[in-house]
Amino acid sequence: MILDRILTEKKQEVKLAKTLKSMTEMKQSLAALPPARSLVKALDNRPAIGLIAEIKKGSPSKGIIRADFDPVEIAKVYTASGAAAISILTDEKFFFGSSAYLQAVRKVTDLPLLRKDFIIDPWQVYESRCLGADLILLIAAALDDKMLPELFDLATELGMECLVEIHSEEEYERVKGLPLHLLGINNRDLQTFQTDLNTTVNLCGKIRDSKGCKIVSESGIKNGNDVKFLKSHGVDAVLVGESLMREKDIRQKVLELLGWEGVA
Ligand SMILES: O=C(O)c1ccccc1NCC(=O)[C@H](O)[C@H](O)COP(=O)(O)O
Repeated sequence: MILDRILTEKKQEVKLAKTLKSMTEMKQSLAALPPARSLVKALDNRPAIGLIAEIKKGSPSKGIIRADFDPVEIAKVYTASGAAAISILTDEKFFFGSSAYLQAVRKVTDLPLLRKDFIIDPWQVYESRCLGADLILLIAAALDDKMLPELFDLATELGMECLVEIHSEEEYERVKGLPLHLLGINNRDLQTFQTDLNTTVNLCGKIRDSKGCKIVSESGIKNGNDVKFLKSHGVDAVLVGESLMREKDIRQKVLELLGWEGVA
């Protein structure tokens, strides 16, 4: 399965990175950082569904998605068009991303920034904060029952929010004991790469009343109708990558997803 391959690589990558930068060094630079921005608050302050717009050059299933790729320019368009937050893929090997993209985008926007990577080690939590991330992704399928709460607590201690991602009811059972504020439901099956928005609908029906956290539907969201459909099932925000990256006019696509076409 692709996730296993990614995690094997990530372990090696983190092992090497730790020899280049110590956790002590990163801890020392934390004091100089401004407070992390809250996506929960950003969503609370919006009348409409929130869009977490992703900066995604490519993926393991699709290869390069956007050849004409300028993360800073894309971030400026997202910021000016009404996105609630920006997600940035920093994994290099499988997603053609870079930590440098996150650092560069941090300089041009005040929107909350989600570091989209495979976070498996406390070292990466410190690194994310130092790079300028406001929140991190924690994938239930990638973490055991000891590491998931450990990383969650550390991120919280550093002032960041966590988007905790699940794909099944079993995974929800594993994460529901955490003080969740953002629960991501990934519509993508990581074995087949197929996306199905009913993954969100089915899980929303089961978990909605048991948690006060924001529900974020992730992956495979193509157009304004998909967003309306998800909103009608109680979703608070959508995370969209590929559909935005394939557009020539990204601003127009943001407006379409938000249902603001013709408004601006
Ligand atoms: O995008 C993939 O193919 C993928 C494969 C394996 C693990 C994760 C993957 N995607 C990461 C994401 O979470 C998506 O980039 C994000 O949800 C946006 O999805 P989309 O709108 O379908 O690009």
